[in-house]
Amino acid sequence: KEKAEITKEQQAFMKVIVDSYNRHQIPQDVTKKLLQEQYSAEENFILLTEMATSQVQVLVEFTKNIPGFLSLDHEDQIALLKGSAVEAMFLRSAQVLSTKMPNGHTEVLEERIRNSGISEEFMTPMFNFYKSIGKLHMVQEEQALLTAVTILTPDRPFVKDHPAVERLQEPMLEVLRKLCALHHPREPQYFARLLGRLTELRTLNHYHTEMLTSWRMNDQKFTPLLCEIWDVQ
Ligand SMILES: Cc1cccc(C)c1Nc1c(-c2c(F)cccc2F)nc2cccc(C)n12
Repeated sequence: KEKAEITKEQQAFMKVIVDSYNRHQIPQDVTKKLLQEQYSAEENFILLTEMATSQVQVLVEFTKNIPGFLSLDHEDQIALLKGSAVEAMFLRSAQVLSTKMPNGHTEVLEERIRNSGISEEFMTPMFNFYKSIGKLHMVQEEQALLTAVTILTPDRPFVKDHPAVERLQEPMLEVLRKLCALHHPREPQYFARLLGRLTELRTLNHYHTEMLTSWRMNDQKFTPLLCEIWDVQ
């Protein structure tokens, strides 16, 4: 019985992460612009770049609030952020597209993404992922913890102290497992399906790198923060 119960300290631990996840939302002015600006591919790309930049800022703030993260080796902190940024952003935008946005916003955002100079070969896997996340109907605690688990993935490139990252990720996975049992009692495999999304996320890293390259080829401009997090010159 005690295996399934979420303990008091797990409740407190989870509250820190969920509050931080909910506190750090995409600024209103960015989402407001989504409805106002016109629909040219150029304008859409500029809006999406602004949105991506604020998503990275939100990601950095959320990551800093993950218990124990700031006590990791500083270079490992950077390696974890750079290694997980795309996956965390796909998760965040999947959640924004499948739940968060007031109605009408979602269709507008989807329309702008579809008409922003991204080639079909990246559009399909991206929207398949958004659909697969939508189908899970994650509660916000699961979204927050899944994002934290993604950031604390020990086997990112250039991470030196793997065990230190594992020690932070393990308690998150344990709480996430209990949450899934609690919120999806009739789906014993729900936790496994959730972790399966992390595998699908890894494939999106590759598509994202290709998207960056094709945008660069069309001389599309990024912001300094996006150049920094993805080592774009
Ligand atoms: C904000 C947004 C939302 C959904 C889809 C897309 C294409 C974007 N925009 C970008 C993303 C990106 C992301 F922010 C979240 C998910 C997947 C992503 F491809 N990455 C980058 C990198 C340089 C420029 C942009 C415009 N960009």
